[in-house]
Amino acid sequence: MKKGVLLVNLGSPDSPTPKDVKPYLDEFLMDERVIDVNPILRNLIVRGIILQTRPKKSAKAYSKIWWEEGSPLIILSERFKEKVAAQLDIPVALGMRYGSGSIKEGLQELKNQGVEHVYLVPLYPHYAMSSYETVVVKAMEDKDAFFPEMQLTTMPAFYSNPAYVKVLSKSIKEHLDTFEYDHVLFSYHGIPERHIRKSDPTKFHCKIDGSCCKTNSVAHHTCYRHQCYDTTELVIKELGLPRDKVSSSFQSRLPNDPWLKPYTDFEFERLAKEGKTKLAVITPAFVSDCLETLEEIAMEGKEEFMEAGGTDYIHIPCLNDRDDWVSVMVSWLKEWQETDALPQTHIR
Ligand SMILES: C=CC1=C(C)c2cc3[nH]c(cc4nc(cc5[nH]c(cc1n2)c(C)c5CCC(=O)O)C(CCC(=O)O)=C4C)c(C)c3C=C
Ligand SMILES: [Fe+2]
Ligand SMILES: [Fe+2]
Repeated sequence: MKKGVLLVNLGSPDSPTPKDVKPYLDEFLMDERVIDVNPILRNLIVRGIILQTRPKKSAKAYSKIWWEEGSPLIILSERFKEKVAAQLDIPVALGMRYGSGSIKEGLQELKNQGVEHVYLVPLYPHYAMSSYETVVVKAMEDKDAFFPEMQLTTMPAFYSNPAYVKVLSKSIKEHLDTFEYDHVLFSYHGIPERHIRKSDPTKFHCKIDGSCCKTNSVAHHTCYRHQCYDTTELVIKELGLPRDKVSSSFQSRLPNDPWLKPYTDFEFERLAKEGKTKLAVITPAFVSDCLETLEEIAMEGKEEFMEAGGTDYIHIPCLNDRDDWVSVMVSWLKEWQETDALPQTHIR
């Protein structure tokens, strides 16, 4: 069977204008794995409330980070794909979960090149129903509906893979070597606490306070919180960082629900008030820089931290199209191409 690769990222609006942001947010937030309430209530919350005001606000934020070539997330994903494809002798395509350049188009591109067996790579290090899972489900739905003869294999979440941890650590070290820090904050994208309970196959393991994470459990395969803390822990070990100078937090949330804590914006204030005035922030839930890193962390976050009393602040970029990250991805893809093997994960 001829093999090929489909890399999938989240997607962006076509332009930073309310006209283009609205349909993008509509598709994103109407996803039952993102706003996970019954369809009538989802319609009311998303179309009746959020989309009445958010597109204008989001468009303003997008316009602050937009590049001449387009959305940073899209451009960086395309650059990554080009570099990966140049080192492989099987077809590689890119798809977005929401907005233009869809998963279906990516599958079609591979089909046109004769691909029969697709390796699906959700470009998220951690498993969450609103990120990794929705990509896998959508790819399976599109495959079944439009390309039923294709075979699909999915790459597991790679948050604890040794090669990934090494390259992430190296990228962090390069910045910490030139920045005298009091503290390093690992800020992950937030999710509602309810999503953790829903993704727990045992229905009783996850306690959302970390007390569960020391007991080995099948729940850790799908526990976003557990996996985020694992990434932080593995980087601490790899770099030998002082434990009292590192912590994890969760950014971006919508009102009304409890989301994973501690919240990043509250941490900015707490750390500054504690006299930790030199802060480095790393955002490992994203492999490509995007609105959430470039605007929320690099711009807004800096402002909030400085206003709270901080003096020095850096955002360490995502892995983007770094050559060492490309090499890691290529090594995983070659291994699958040659032996069908998937990258190692260490579930603890
Ligand atoms: C219920 C709402 C949301 C959940 C759950 C959620 C999870 C989640 N998101 C990402 C990655 C990204 N999210 C991005 C933007 C973004 N996210 C939400 C809402 C939820 N995300 C919204 C409304 C937006 C749009 C921006 C805004 O209006 O504020 C982005 C950036 C996209 C870009 O174009 O740059 C990314 C990437 C993950 C990994 C995740 C769960 C772990
Ligand atoms: Fe998000
Ligand atoms: Fe846990």
